[in-house]
Amino acid sequence: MDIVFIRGLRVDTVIGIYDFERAHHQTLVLDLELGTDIRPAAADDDIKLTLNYKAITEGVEAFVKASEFALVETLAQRCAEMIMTEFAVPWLRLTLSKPGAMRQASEVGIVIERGQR
Ligand SMILES: Nc1nc2c(c(=O)[nH]1)N=C([C@H](O)[C@@H](O)CO)CN2
Repeated sequence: MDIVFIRGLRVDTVIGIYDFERAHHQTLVLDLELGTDIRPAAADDDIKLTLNYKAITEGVEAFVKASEFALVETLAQRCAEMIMTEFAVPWLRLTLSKPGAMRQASEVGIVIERGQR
């Protein structure tokens, strides 16, 4: 399987379990690995035959910006479902980091894998 990736996608949104977190936006950082077969696109040199990382970046950015979940788990799961459905992605790994959440750590967050390789 080949991978189209998006790294360091920064999005400001409402996220968090505490009241004080609901009152302002925090920055999240997403890394995505998206499974695909790049050979058809490479053979025809045709963007329509691959995962368009511009379209997916813009779709994920809009989805995360509009979300207001409490947990990073919920956001990651919903985001994965949206990407797989909207962009016909059979497998993905999504890393969701919340860099400002803990003063003791540079980043906290989760990694999920969904779908079949
Ligand atoms: N596993 C998780 N742990 C925590 C989360 C979360 O979303 N998933 N969230 C918080 C707070 O919102 C945190 O970001 C600020 O203290 C705590 N733990």
